[in-house]
Amino acid sequence: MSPNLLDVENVNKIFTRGGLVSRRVNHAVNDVSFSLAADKPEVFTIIGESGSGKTTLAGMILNSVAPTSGRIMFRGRDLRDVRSRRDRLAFMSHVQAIFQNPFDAFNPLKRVDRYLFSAARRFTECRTTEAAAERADESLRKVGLSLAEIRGRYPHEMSGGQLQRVAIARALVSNPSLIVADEPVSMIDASLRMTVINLFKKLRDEIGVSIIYITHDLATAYYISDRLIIMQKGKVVEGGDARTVLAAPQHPYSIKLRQAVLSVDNAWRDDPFTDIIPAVAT
Ligand SMILES: Nc1ncnc2c1ncn2[C@@H]1O[C@H](COP(=O)(O)OP(=O)(O)OP(=O)(O)O)[C@@H](O)[C@H]1O
Repeated sequence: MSPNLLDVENVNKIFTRGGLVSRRVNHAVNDVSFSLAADKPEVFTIIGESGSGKTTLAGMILNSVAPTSGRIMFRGRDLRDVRSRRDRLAFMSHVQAIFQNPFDAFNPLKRVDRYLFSAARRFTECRTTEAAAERADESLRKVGLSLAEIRGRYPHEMSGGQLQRVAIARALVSNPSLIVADEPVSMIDASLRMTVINLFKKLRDEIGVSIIYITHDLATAYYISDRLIIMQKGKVVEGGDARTVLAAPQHPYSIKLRQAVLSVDNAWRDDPFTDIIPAVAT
């Protein structure tokens, strides 16, 4: 049997601060487990309030934070074994990250097309400027842009939504099988949010990339997710198929989250999504 795309197995992260006398222990991620299948691209959402451990968990999946215990396997390989520069580069080409604020991800003095060219040189066989440009254009077209549109432009000459799409295009240059997107729309104008959210669905359906979508926003979470886990104080309090969880939330925190969505639209008919979608789009 071929391995899963990702296995997160009983993962813990404990941060300790202070000395012997004033030692403070923070169990940021507490025994979290889930898997993503290799043959079924999906949007898997990690949702929870601020401080619930989402970003720490993302860091462990991206292999930039070491778990205190438990293990994370990517295509059957323990991330602890991904150490050499070559292995790390190969891992990064398969697993890409999108962060919250696109303006932080780009140097204001550097043209945005440069980022795509360097990703093409770093992660692909493209060695000439022409080949890198072709690859950049190909990726930009997947997010509804083109190289001609962005060539020579600096970050401040673009909207947050456009820039986040460029960040996604850059992530796509290496043909990744997994994208970890940490609050990718929270800094974007509400009117442009849905463009980026819908883009994730399109990438899942058309190029077969799985997305781990990290958010505290229930409305976009339920709109976009196939499956989700709800985190509170480092623990998964509920998880499963997104519609099932929303239809019959069990944990008090999940019920609170559902009420938050309902209060936006104050309606609950046959399909919860018919109510959520307009709320998200505004
Ligand atoms: N490097 C660190 N050192 C010490 N404590 C940390 C570190 N990183 C995170 N924490 C703590 O771990 C807990 C979880 O933080 P984390 O950033 O993972 O939560 P989050 O759900 O992503 O929150 P937010 O939505 O605000 O980003 C918090 O209590 C945080 O203060």
